[in-house]
Amino acid sequence: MDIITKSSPRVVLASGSPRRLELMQRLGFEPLVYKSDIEEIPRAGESPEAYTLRLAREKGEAVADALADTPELPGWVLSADTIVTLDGDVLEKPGDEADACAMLARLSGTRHEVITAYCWTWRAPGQPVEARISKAVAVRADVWMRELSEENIRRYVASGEPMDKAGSYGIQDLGSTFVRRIEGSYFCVVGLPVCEVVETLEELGGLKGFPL
Ligand SMILES: Cc1cn([C@H]2C[C@H](O)[C@@H](COP(=O)(O)OP(=O)(O)OP(=O)(O)O)O2)c(=O)[nH]c1=O
Repeated sequence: MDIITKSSPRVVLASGSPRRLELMQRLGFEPLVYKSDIEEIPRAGESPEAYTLRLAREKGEAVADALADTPELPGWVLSADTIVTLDGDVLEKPGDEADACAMLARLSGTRHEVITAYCWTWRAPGQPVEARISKAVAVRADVWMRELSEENIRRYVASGEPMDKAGSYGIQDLGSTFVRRIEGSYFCVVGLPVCEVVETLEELGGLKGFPL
């Protein structure tokens, strides 16, 4: 059932992340969800921030292009990408449990950085791809993680929680017991910095008609 009426503005969420959907729903948006299948591979010499910005943009543009000229658009497409960085290395979602254990052992007792880039994309029906509008923004937060024992890591990985999360932890659930302090946006760490996301939509003139 399509719960969005023809007269209401639409947001398409180009993300398979249940956290991002829940955050948008909590704000009163009722996004249509389409997951992109963009490959997440850093390019040689690409900074962590440039990498997240590129992925956020590519995810949104892929979905906007796929939906162009379908009844799902026009509408603003929101996409995002979250990474953890430590000593210049990018930590993404773990490949398997051993990878998750290794990431958590590395993050134990550190101050590290989380970067979430998001992108708003607009593609009007019948318009060529060059007429597409997109704006990508990166938001950063520092996270201080307490020292983790091997037992902490083993039990946490056995819970399954780390497996779909950048850096192998989720600050919003069991992983909260590992985080002593953060500086910056909490929602950047969770994967969608809602203050900036809504601010950008407002700047783009796309907020009219939404509940905010
Ligand atoms: C650090 C951290 C990450 N995460 C999540 C947010 C993202 O969903 C995920 C990082 O992976 P992403 O590649 O950013 O997103 P995704 O694969 O979940 O979804 P999509 O690419 O379709 O948009 O890690 C948390 O939920 N909590 C945390 O504390």
